[in-house]
Amino acid sequence: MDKQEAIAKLETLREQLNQFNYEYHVLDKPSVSDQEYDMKMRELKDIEEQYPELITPDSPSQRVGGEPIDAFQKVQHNIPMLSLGNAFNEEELRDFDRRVREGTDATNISYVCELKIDGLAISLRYVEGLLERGATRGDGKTGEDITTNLKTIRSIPLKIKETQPIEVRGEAFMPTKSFQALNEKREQNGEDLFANPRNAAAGSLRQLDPKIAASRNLDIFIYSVGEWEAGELASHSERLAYLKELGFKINPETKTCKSIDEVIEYVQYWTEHRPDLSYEIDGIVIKVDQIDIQDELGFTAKSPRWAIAYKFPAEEAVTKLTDIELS
Ligand SMILES: NC(=O)c1cnc(OC2CCCC2)nc1N
Repeated sequence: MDKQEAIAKLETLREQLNQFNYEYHVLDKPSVSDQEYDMKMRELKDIEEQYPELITPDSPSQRVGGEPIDAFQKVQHNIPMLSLGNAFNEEELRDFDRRVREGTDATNISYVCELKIDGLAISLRYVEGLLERGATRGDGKTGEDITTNLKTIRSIPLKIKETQPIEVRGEAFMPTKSFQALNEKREQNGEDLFANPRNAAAGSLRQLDPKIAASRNLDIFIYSVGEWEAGELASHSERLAYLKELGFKINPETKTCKSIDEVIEYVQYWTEHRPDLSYEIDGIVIKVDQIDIQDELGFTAKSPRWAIAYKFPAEEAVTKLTDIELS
């Protein structure tokens, strides 16, 4: 194959493979068999081997990087990644709603409810549509550049159609079944076990060798926008819809509620149905939907006034207590 043919063929293969990857890992609706995917990937890698100068950063062959790095670089978050205030019961949720209403003259206030994924907060920055940097939250202002490891998460697009610089944020996590399988294998190998999926995900993303991270079956749900010059969408729910359109994985249980009563119904539902999920959550995040009201409410020193995390009772503590009582 001559170089011109290789350029055209690679472009087609990249688009096809990235689409197949999106269908499988984001939509959970593959349109081709694993064999067909593997065949096309082999075809792409063979051409890239013949013409390495034709390899692009968004090529699916670039997901699992080359050699391990020797350390993670520190990165600054231009917009701090904030923590959330907590509510532990219905009354504290109603107090939150009251504080929101006292903080604005607006009367039409809706809330977006999101499952609080129990993983680690991540920032992804795209420049001219290409994934340029992935970082941990760190202390909210300074995180670590773990781009090579985050590229191994198949539900993270390597290229998006938004050409303006945009930073998105989400929670990287390890599905429960992957966590159980990983600990089973570690037990067989006489290695220390991870205490929970959050630690397993954090430990996997702290590996200097991207091949290890790639083997850990990590996933991510995107839940907000950080830096985005072009961002003028008026509500959080519209922003999530746009992120979904860009190809990001948005949690399907996310729901816009018209009142705090509806929020409480959502909280009660997921308190009961939490065990049905294929990943761990430690609560529900509730955010004012209207961006102008978010801006009016602003932030405390470390948290937004327009969001709160309802936390489930810590079950492991309860389990231990029960064990003691029963023994
Ligand atoms: N763990 C989660 O699932 C989660 C964490 N954080 C946020 O929101 C940030 C951005 C605005 C305030 C905190 N949303 C979430 N769903």
